[in-house]
Amino acid sequence: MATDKVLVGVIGGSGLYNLDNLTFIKHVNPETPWGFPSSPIAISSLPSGALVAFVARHGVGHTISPSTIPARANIAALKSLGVSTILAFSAVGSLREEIAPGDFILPSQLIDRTKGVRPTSFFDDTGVVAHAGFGDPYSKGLGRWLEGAVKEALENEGRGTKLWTEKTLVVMEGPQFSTRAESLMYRMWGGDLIGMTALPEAKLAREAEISFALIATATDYDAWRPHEAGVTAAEVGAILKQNADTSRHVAAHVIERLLGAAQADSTSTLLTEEKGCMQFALMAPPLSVKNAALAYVLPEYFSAP
Ligand SMILES: CSC[C@H]1O[C@H](OP(=O)(O)O)[C@H](O)[C@@H]1O
Ligand SMILES: Nc1ncnc2[nH]cnc12
Repeated sequence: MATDKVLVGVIGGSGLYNLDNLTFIKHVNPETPWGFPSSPIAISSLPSGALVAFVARHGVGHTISPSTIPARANIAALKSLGVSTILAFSAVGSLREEIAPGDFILPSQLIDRTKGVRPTSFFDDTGVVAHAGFGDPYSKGLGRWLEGAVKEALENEGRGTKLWTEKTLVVMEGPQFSTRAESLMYRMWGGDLIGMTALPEAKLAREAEISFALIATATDYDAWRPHEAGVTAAEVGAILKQNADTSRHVAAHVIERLLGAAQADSTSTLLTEEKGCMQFALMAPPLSVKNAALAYVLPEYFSAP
C-alpha cells in the first residue's frame, strides 16, 4: 500500500531521536511562521512503501529543554507536509505503584501544571479568538483503535511490555523534577503519570485539526515513594534505550496497520477524526480574516493577505 503522501507524523521524545528501523528517504526542514521545527523532519518509508514523517522533540542531540520546545513549529511543519495524524512518544514518571518503569501507557487525560511560559496557541497575536474543545485531549477514536494495535505490537515484540490505558498525565514545567510534596499532591489530584512535554503539543494539534495520540513510556517512579531516593536523570537514562527500541517497533507496527485500516474502509475517520473541529471554535467568520500564519496552519479556514 504505497502512497506518496505523508499522512502520519511521529514526534519522538527523550531517547527516541530517529526511526532507524524504517527506510530513510530524505530530510526536510520547513520554515513555519513560528520558526523551524525542533529537528529537520526525517521522511522514511514503511515496508508497504507508505511514508512517515519524524521529528525529534528535543532535537537529535537532545539540546532543547521542555520549556523551549518549538511546539507550534513542530505541529505546523508536520501539517504543512500533509500529516493528518500524529503519534507522539513521551518518557514519563509513574505516580502509581502498578505502573512500572518500562510499561507503556495511552493516557486519556491531562492536568496542566506548566507555568504559562510556553506559547500554547496558533491564534496568539493574530487578532482571531478561538476556543478549541479540549475536554478529551487525545483523539478518542484513534485512542480506542490504538489500544488493540499497540497491545498487538508489544506482544509481537515479545518483551512482555505492559500497556495501560485511561490514565491521567500531569504536565509540569521542569526542567527540575518534582519535590516529594508535589509528587504526593499530584497523586491526590488523580494523576497517574508525570511528564514535561505533553502540553502544549496536544492543544496545538487540536487547533490544527490533527488527530493526535500520546504513547507514554514509563521511566521511573517520580519522588512520591517513601524510603526511596527521588528520581534522577541517570535513573531515567538507564531505561530510555530499551523504551526507545520498543517505541520504534510499536511505531512501525501500528502505523502500517493504521494506514491499512484507513485505506480498507472508505468511511473510516481514523486519520481525519479532528477535521472540522475548529469550525465552530472561531469567534469571527474566518474567511473575512487574512492572516499568513493562520493560512499556513489552517488553510481550510484562512487565506494569506
Ligand atoms: C530525561 S527525563 C525528562 C525529560 O524526558 C521527558 O521528555 P519527553 O516527554 O520528550 O520524552 C520529559 O518530559 C522531560 O523532558
Ligand atoms: N519523574 C518525571 N517527572 C517529570 N518528567 C519526567 N519524564 C520522565 N520521568 C519524569
